[in-house]
Amino acid sequence: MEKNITVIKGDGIGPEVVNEAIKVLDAVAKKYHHTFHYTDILMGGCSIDAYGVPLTDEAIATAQSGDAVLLGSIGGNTTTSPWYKLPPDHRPEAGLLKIRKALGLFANLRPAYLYPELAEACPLKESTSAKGFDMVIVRELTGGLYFGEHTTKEINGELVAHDNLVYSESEIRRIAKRGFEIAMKRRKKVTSVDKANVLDSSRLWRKVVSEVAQDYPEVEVENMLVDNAAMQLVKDPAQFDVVLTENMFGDILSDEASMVTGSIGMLASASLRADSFGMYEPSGGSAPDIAGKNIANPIAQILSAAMMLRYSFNMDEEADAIEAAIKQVIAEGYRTFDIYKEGNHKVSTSEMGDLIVNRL
Ligand SMILES: NC(=O)C1=CN([C@@H]2O[C@H](COP(=O)(O)OP(=O)(O)OC[C@H]3O[C@@H](n4cnc5c(N)ncnc54)[C@H](O)[C@@H]3O)[C@@H](O)[C@H]2O)C=CC1
Ligand SMILES: CC(C)CC(=O)C(=O)O
Ligand SMILES: [Mg+2]
Repeated sequence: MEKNITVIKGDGIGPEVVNEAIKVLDAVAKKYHHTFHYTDILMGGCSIDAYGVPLTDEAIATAQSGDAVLLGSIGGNTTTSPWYKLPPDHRPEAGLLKIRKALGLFANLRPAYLYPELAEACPLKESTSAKGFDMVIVRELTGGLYFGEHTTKEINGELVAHDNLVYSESEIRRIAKRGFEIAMKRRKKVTSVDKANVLDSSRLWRKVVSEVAQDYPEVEVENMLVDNAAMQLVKDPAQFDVVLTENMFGDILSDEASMVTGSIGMLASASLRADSFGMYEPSGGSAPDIAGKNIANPIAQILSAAMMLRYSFNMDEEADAIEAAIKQVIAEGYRTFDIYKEGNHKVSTSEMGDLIVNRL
């Protein structure tokens, strides 16, 4: 098969980990006789530096014309980088939000599972990590607080900031359906996370989710308030199968879920719409604290590339091969610094990529 992949390396560790994912994709293409064409576009801080904006219309058009997007991460140190002196809509993150909206990527899937070999890297107590866990966070990605109106105005002599949280029934319905469909292929349990004891948007969320649930009688549904969900994730992650939630709650809970897998460097993600097009990116950020050192964990990026093969290109065998190679490398004891424990072989970003390629 021949596929056009738009590549956004982004900022910080983005280029380092994306290069490893491309190395793996090239090896897959060779082994399975595919041709992947890569077209680079800029987004985030690097686009600000080159064009003065975090994402150009040309870059969006390029992404729209390809079969899928492989994204690293964008952004810099939000305290010290000059990018954060710009108006909010000119900062790196505005580019990311813009491309998600422009491409209509409303469903963000973030699978979090514990490799048995990484139980030691899991910060939970042994009796909890020994049970293992395997969940997928299904996060609404193009609505909610991140896409509402944001203003800061002076009122009565002081600054007052305002962020608007809006959800429509149709936005909730389409992500809920996606969550239930995913649950049907897994352990048939949906935990819908909201803050319905306080927020109107959450009360609407709960109402629509319960309506959608009627069409999936085999799926067990539970509603959980987000504060409790944050606690349950570290108390007993094995209880979760599909965690269905809105944009900001999903953003926060997925970082929390990533840490119980051992590291944010392990958590892949797929941002999808109704057709096969998708954007594939690690769940973490650009990690400016470790950028340029060739030490970042590339596994989340490589697993994201595997998700691209599975969801956008229908290449299940190839995706399985990448996931199996990663499992093997972990089983053999190779670790980047973030998941390293005494007795493992510590490897760099590029060494980890090579090890995975060699086991394909
Ligand atoms: N999708 C994206 O492009 C995202 C971008 N960001 C941006 O990233 C920048 C940094 O944000 P932070 O809050 O520091 O979050 P971050 O996720 O970049 O880093 C948090 C911590 O995790 C570590 N980490 C992240 N990825 C890693 C990897 N692959 N291997 C090993 N360690 C890893 C970092 O070194 C850091 O200590 C900000 O500008 C933020 O806006 C944040 C989240 C997502
Ligand atoms: C700009 C942020 C919403 C990115 C982020 O933290 C994420 O998608 O996980
Ligand atoms: Mg996040």
